[in-house]
Amino acid sequence: MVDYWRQGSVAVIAVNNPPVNALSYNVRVGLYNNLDKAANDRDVLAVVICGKGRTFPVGADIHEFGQIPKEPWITDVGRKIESLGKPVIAAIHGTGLGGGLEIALFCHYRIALPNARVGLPEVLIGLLPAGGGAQLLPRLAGIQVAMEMITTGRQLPASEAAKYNIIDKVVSGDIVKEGIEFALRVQNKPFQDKILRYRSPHGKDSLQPITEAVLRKIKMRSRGFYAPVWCVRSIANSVKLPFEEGLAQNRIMFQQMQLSGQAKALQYAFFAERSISKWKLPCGGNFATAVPRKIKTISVIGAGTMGTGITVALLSAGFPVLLVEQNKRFLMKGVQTVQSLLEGGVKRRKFTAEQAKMASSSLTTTVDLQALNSVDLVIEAVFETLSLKEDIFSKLDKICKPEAILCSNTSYLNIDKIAASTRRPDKVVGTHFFSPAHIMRLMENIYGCKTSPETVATVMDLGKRIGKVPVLVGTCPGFCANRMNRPQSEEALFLVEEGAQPEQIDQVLEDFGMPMGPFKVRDLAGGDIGWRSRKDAALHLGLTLSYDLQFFNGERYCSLADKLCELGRFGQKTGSGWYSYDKPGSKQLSIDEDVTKLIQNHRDSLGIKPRKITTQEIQERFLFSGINEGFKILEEGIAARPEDIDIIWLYGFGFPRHYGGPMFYASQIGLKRVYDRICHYHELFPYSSHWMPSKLLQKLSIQEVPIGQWAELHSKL
Ligand SMILES: CCC/C=C/C(=O)SCCNC(=O)CCNC(=O)[C@H](O)C(C)(C)COP(=O)([O-])OP(=O)([O-])OC[C@H]1O[C@@H](n2cnc3c(N)ncnc32)[C@H](O)[C@@H]1OP(=O)([O-])[O-]
Repeated sequence: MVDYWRQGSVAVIAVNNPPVNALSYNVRVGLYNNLDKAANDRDVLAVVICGKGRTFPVGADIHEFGQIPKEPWITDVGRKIESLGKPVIAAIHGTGLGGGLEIALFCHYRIALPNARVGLPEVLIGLLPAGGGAQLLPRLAGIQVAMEMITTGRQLPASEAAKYNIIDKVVSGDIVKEGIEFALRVQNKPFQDKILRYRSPHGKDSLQPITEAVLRKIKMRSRGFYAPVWCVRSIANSVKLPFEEGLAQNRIMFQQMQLSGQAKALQYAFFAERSISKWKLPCGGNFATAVPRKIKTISVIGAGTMGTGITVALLSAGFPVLLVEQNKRFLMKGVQTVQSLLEGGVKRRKFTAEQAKMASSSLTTTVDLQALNSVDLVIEAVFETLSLKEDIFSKLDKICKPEAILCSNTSYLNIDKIAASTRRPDKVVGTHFFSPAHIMRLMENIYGCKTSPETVATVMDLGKRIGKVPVLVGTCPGFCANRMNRPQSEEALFLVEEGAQPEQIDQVLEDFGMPMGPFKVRDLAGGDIGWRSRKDAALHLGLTLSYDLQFFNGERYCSLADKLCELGRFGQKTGSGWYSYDKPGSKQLSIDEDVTKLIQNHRDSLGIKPRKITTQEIQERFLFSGINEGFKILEEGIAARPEDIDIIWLYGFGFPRHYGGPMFYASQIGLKRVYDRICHYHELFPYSSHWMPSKLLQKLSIQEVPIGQWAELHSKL
């Protein structure tokens, strides 16, 4: 796991633990013993530490967390380096992260390739840099830089790291060769002043104002995530305590954090995010055997909000796009939107003006579907009307080349029905983007019963290539994301009907960690879209929406959202919705007395006496109604694993990452408790079928098994 060789007077110690050279127990032993070997070899005058393969060590082995840590620890390897009596050079390529960077900081010198990156990302997995990072970095780069790097986990490119003295020299070429050359130059020079523990932290007199400013920033963005605060404390220890005592204190804090639910959730999310690319279809096809088709040209049908966002996502990843609309006026409007989104990307420094120009020049347009006869893949993003989509897909089937893949950006409709309108159901797939599609990273890909593994592999690969997080699910109304969100939106309305205020519900859920409460989300998305589909659904059933309606199609119904829409209050875009806004399009909101009155009148008209609704009830009814649906999604095999559901929620709805996602959150609360509360609400609200408890949840509530085994259990149901 650790290779050792000598080249003249230089010993090279190369960590060889693919794929990312994590510092597992055997690696630490290897490093420690090989440092001893170099120390005892009189002919060795300098040592280079590097990584084999794609990277320098990226940190501790996260799989080992939770076990009792065996010595030598990273700090023991560090002490060995410091006391070696010979200069030690860290030669960094790829990413030098966490414990990897900590070992480099114990070294006397650090060199790196220009495309290398360094960072202390422990905070992102709920921890602090206890392997010396929080003590050493302030002594090298100063308190201010250490605070920024350690509390955000940001990775610095080599050039920026060199600006802060973290890297002594940026070199090009072969990193080991460069390391040896560097070692030969410093081997006979004094290096005691390079041992960071003997330095005092830069900017230590400004510790208090820096700390206060950082804590203010953390408070604004952390929403209940406490690892950044502990990171601040660990850096303060570098000023307040002698070096070894600071190390010991930070290690104690690290051990406490490791046991916390937040660290477990973040580490779960880390691996969950990596597991989603390992998809499997019920028919047997999977990520390992299916080969994606090569996609060079893509067409997007529909130049509305979704179509233009998807176009920008594709263009900015370097794909040429042929944008299609039904008439020139809509097309022109769409092109203007694409241009302004690209300009917005330049302003937000997502890409340079030059890149935006390149992207813009890769856009072509047409109002003629026939022009799609040579594209490799089509993404349809028109209105959510099944008949319209069926019509477009049957035309596409005739026009497009036989091997072209046809995708629908539907957020709700049955993929099998859309596929049935073509003679190539194996090449039809859902690619559900989230709004704004050029920013939101989730891409919910939906397979139908005939979608081929090759088609799935192609859209999963496309998602990655355009920087999205693609998650595969099966087809059902609303798929995974919207199906789980629906009961939550309904519960939010029912809670208002029963006595809560919209701003109270928003506040409770924002305090929980959601980026926005459900009523702010409704105002942002625009109430008219849901209103239209509710009216369509009613029409379809031969019913009409009426305002004293308390049941619709056998289910409890709340007409408050319809009443707002009837008044033209569609949300931000009309300047009023559940809140009122400074002006149409503004985000500046205030509570509106008219809405308060409307709610009161609504309750009066139905004879509902408002009651006090607690924070606990709001949290439970919002979160547990979605979680129950999540278990049904698992039970039906729509999602293969809880990890898929959780990643959808982390990236599609901004569910707080330090809870891991709704399914992991449920596992931490305890499934028995979640099940019991769902049964309680089912008893209270028998006319809301979303409270009917999931069978899988019931089973798991009796024999609690770890989340990693839920999928296995559901297959035996
Ligand atoms: C007192 C102790 C103090 C020290 C604390 C620490 O150091 S805390 C640690 C601080 N360090 C971090 O938090 C670094 C976390 N890692 C990363 O940020 C990224 O993985 C990356 C930038 C290193 C590579 O990105 P990329 O897109 O090129 O590749 P990828 O992301 O797909 O990963 C490839 C494979 O490697 C796996 N794997 C990765 N890291 C670890 C690990 N540490 N451990 C184990 N495994 C790890 C990953 O699961 C995947 O496995 P799979 O699915 O193929 O079986």
